[in-house]
Amino acid sequence: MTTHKLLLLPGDGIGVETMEEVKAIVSFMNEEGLASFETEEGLVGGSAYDAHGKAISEEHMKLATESDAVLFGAVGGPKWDGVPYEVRPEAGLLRLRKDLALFANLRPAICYPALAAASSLKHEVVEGLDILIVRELTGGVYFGEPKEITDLGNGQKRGVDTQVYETYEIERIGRVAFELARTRGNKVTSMEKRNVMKSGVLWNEVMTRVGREEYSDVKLDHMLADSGGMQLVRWPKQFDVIVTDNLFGDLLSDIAAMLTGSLGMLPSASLGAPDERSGKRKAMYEPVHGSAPDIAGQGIANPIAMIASLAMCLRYSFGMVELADRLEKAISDTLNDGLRTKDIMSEGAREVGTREMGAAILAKFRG
Ligand SMILES: NC(=O)c1ccc[n+]([C@@H]2O[C@H](COP(=O)([O-])OP(=O)(O)OC[C@H]3O[C@@H](n4cnc5c(N)ncnc54)[C@H](O)[C@@H]3O)[C@@H](O)[C@H]2O)c1
Ligand SMILES: CC(C)[C@H](C(=O)O)[C@@H](O)C(=O)O
Ligand SMILES: [Mg+2]
Repeated sequence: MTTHKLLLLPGDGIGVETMEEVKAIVSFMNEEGLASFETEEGLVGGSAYDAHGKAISEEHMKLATESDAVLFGAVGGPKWDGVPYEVRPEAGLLRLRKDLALFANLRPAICYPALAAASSLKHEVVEGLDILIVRELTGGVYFGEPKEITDLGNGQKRGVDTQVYETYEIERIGRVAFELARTRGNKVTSMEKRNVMKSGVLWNEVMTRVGREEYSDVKLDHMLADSGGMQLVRWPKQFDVIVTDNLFGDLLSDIAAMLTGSLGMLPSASLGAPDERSGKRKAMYEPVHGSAPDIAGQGIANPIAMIASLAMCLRYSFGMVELADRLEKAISDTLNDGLRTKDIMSEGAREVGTREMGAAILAKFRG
């Protein structure tokens, strides 16, 4: 059996609490001989800043580069509000994404049947919901230059962020979206703001060409990202795969999370391009949510997004499809049993904490 190197970066706040549940599942897979993982743990975010004044150390960047996959918890929190921008906790996450060239961020929004039944949204809106947001992750306004605050000398300052996309960046994220659509509902909706942004005009033009020339079997629609957000809330089932830029993808995925019940339900996979020789991709798996300072330390965070991110890791990095299916089914079965963390609690269900939810999922996974 091949041994895979996993780097665990719990980070801050509930990242630490939810990663504990993932560690238990990884240990179980090792002990049972279901898989062979060699794990190392590192610091990122505020905890790394506290330890050595940087949001991620060179040593941990090296470990991330050398590992087969990274599991990332969450970073940030008010404790680090005053730290310089360059070393703020979020800088560690952005550096990992950029330096590992993880340009494709897959954010599936799936409404589990047990949560659909109890949703405060109309049942027909969320029942059976299964959409995938493909977010470009290494370009756009997150990384474009210039990015600065300049003093204008008259008591005024100017804050500048720059949205930049080049053809190749749009082509490669487009291809990821089209390929994935072929395995699902065969439909891609591309979202930008070509009515305001030049990068949106280019995005639309390139997506249209890639669709026409390489994926004429896949249906392609275009939507302006603002009305796309509205449509996502109004009737999300019209979508199969949504492909969009870094910033719109960030916003749209938090919106989509609430269709599934909670931000605590949404996992993600951040993937690089396959290596030309080995075919292996660099990859990091991270819940969509943050460090949730408002509930950190209370043992009540929902670990499902983190555990489902491990399932994505098994599926996308290691081709362990059966184990990934089994873990996702364990999540679904646990919800069917009526267990709920506070964020997804509803009448008649049993409220549990992070540990109990993690343990229940592991018990189902054990079988
Ligand atoms: N990937 C990441 O590391 C990441 C992602 C988003 C935000 N952040 C950072 O996290 C910090 C807090 O940001 P925020 O409050 O805007 O967003 P957040 O995602 O941390 O929390 C938003 C809300 O959702 C709830 N929530 C989130 N995850 C949950 C879970 N697993 N279980 C139960 N409830 C959950 C929180 O309690 C909060 O009310 C900021 O510093 C931000 O930059 C980090
Ligand atoms: C923490 C932050 C840098 C990050 C982002 O904006 O990409 C987060 O919101 C996310 O959704 O992963
Ligand atoms: Mg976000």
